[in-house]
Amino acid sequence: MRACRGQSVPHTPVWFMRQAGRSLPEYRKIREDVGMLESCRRPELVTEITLQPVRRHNVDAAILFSDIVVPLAAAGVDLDIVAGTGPVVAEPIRTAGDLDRLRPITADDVSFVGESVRLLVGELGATPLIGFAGAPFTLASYLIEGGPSRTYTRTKAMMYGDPQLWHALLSRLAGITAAFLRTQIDAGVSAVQLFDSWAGALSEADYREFVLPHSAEVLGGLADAGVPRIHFGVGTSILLRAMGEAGADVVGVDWRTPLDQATALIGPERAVQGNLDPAVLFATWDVVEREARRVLAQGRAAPGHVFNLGHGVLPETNPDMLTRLVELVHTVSAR
Ligand SMILES: O=C(O)CCc1c2[nH]c(c1CC(=O)O)Cc1[nH]c(c(CC(=O)O)c1CCC(=O)O)Cc1[nH]c(c(CC(=O)O)c1CCC(=O)O)Cc1[nH]c(c(CCC(=O)O)c1CC(=O)O)C2
Repeated sequence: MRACRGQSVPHTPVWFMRQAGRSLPEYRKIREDVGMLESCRRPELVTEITLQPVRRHNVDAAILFSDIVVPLAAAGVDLDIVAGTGPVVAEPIRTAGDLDRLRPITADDVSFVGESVRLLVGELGATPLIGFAGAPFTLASYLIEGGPSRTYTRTKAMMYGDPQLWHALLSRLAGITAAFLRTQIDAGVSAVQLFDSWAGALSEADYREFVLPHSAEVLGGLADAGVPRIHFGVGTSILLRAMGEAGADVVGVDWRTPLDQATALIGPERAVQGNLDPAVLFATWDVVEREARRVLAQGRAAPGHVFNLGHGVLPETNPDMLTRLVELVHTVSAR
């Protein structure tokens, strides 16, 4: 967590988005007979799954095994996570009348998450636990499209065509997201990450008008909580300056923008996280080592650097490559 605040560290800390999950045989075994959303609601299972990559890779942080759509289900949305597809929403939100299907959530609605965090904090000892939530735009895109999208045509049709409904929807999502993160913070996570995975679908002007105020509402509302806030998106090269204004302590960068260029856009008050291309882990080790050393060298331009991939671990990744990568980052960055 010191790196998140730009404080000196013995080595660059490293963890991986999606470190728990399909790349691990032990995950696939434990998930054989339980659905994804169900697994997120069982604290014993969440604890075991979250610990698997920490034991195997010796990463410097754990990330809570959950999903960005968990708070939407708690808010009353009829959705499922379909393997090979992703989140699928039975009745997409398209009109003002549909908004009523999205209720505010209380800590009780997601009490299983608080229980998971408390169990994990007990098991993890000195290893910090990172909590997370999806950002309003990314959640809105699933709710409006009804599932994953490449074009976001229905999302943008509402954004341009009915700004009043758009801002009402994102404001409600900001409230749900803030409550979900607050539950995790109150239960003891050491940091939180806000995932705006699909913000890269927007121009900077549209991001600033339609998205930034709502992400800033979430991040600003947690300023008093005393834990570092990480804000991440994909395809965000032209959005980094604006994302840096949303109120996070750290900005997660995808693999397309070198970290020395990214920090120039994000500004000297914030640390950076990332940003090895997850696909590099499918190349030979000499390529992984070369690219990891480049990321570490470029990360030194920022006031603080947390090593990560530029997006989540890909399901077919060889887990041994991740274990070797952690060791390399620790060795190369040792001060
Ligand atoms: O089939 C399974 O076993 C469940 C797959 C799985 C899901 N959430 C999961 C896991 C564990 C894992 O990644 O292996 C578990 C999951 N989802 C997420 C996280 C946080 C993180 O990325 O570290 C985590 C926890 C990872 C960890 O604890 O290490 C967050 C998440 N879910 C989602 C998104 C947005 C997005 O990626 O579309 C995002 C934002 C992160 C990102 O951009 O990668 C939505 C989502 N949830 C899910 C999927 C995969 C559906 C499929 O292709 O089968 C998808 C869509 C997708 O990844 O394309 C389900």
